[in-house]
Amino acid sequence: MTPRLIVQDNRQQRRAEQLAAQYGFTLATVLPDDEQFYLCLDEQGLSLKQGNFPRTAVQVNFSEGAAAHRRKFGGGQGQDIAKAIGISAYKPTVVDATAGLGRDSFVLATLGCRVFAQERQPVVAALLADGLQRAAADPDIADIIARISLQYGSSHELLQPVADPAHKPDVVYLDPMFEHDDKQTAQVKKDMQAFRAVVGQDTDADDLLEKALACARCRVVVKRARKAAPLAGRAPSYALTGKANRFDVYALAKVQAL
Ligand SMILES: C[S@@+](CC[C@H](N)C(=O)[O-])C[C@H]1O[C@@H](n2cnc3c(N)ncnc32)[C@H](O)[C@@H]1O
Repeated sequence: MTPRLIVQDNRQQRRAEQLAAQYGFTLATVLPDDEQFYLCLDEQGLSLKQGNFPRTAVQVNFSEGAAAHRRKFGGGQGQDIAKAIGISAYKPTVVDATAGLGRDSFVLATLGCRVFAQERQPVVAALLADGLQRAAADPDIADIIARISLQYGSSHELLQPVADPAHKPDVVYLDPMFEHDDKQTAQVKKDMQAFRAVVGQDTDADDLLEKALACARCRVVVKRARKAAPLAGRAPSYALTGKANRFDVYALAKVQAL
């Protein structure tokens, strides 16, 4: 189910039409009271809202909140994700093949990586594109955002094996939606519930591992829930386990310049 896009302000009409054409949204000016999820475009940007919870909104914002806090206090190259990707003085190029709302892409770009962020879900891709566009106008982070390129489409198609190592990304990073039980769902904040309801589960994620391994030059990194089985049942070279997550590293070559 793709939520409809509501435009309450005529000045946003043109941009809304562009989004509708690019991502296949249906435009609406009024929604029935029982509409469960909808997209809203206003002067603050694009957000996903949940009908029953008017104050609940999912929006990509790299300038404030959690993203800004992590940029300033996140621990730099000491973070598990940085170690898993292999960031050092050499900043690897990364294909983030399950970009979502771009939080991990932003962390990696903050640490100096060039990131190609791939997202197939139209609502998520549109939210991310909108967040990147607004962030590019923020002088504090414009240089970070310039390192992120969004590719709208499925990484099943976008990840193509390349023979020439000079044209391979150093790292392919995967963070598919994993199964969530009821207990976990009750704890997830309302805004993330909206995200999960729209995206669902990535039941085809196992197939991505083989494609990622055929594409990367140095390593593939998979983010998993702490106790989840490895993707495709394939044991990694090693894992970095944190409080909530685990990074499974499939090493192919040392992460360094060619
Ligand atoms: C758990 S979220 C990723 C969160 C992300 N790492 C972040 O930091 O915001 C998984 C995302 O991957 C996307 N996805 C899953 N399989 C994909 C594929 N084959 N191609 C592109 N996107 C995919 C889903 O639509 C979803 O938005």
